[in-house]
Amino acid sequence: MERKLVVAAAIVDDLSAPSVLLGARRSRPEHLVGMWEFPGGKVDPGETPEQALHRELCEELGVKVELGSEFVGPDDGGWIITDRHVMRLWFAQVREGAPEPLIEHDLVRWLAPEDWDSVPWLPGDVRIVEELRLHVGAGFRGAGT
Ligand SMILES: Nc1nc2c([nH]c(=O)n2[C@H]2C[C@H](O)[C@@H](COP(=O)(O)OP(=O)(O)OP(=O)(O)O)O2)c(=O)[nH]1
Repeated sequence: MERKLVVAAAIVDDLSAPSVLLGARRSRPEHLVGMWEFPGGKVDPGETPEQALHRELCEELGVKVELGSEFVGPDDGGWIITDRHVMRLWFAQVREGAPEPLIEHDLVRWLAPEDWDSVPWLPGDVRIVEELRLHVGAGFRGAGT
């Protein structure tokens, strides 16, 4: 079975010198409640992945973002996150608005690398967070384009 494409953002404070990452805590559906993730969602028919990501971030957090580079994964460039979904992830920086939990989340928080282990990530995101950690130097490297 073909996995559905999910697009999501590793939103950082500054694409050229990232120091914190925006985590978002799910408030629905029930089996995801309380787990942390990268905000985003499924690509609708007729949308490019980037269009879908801008739409989702606007709907979910009320922000406009600038996309940085893609954080390319090992599964054909994406990250298999569940039996039914594969995710592509982009770095992003907020350009308009302040992120707020509007529809899918009940909490968003800027997380420094030392905080990343203190929140329960969705199971599929755990290895992505670990890979992101390898990119942490003075900031994360490679977020900008
Ligand atoms: N957005 C997002 N979804 C993730 C992540 N990790 C992970 O396993 N998932 C899973 C949760 C869901 O089963 C699926 C994405 O579905 P979603 O509910 O966010 O997508 P959506 O907003 O378009 O959903 P829908 O209500 O329109 O069906 O991928 C992640 O970091 N971000």
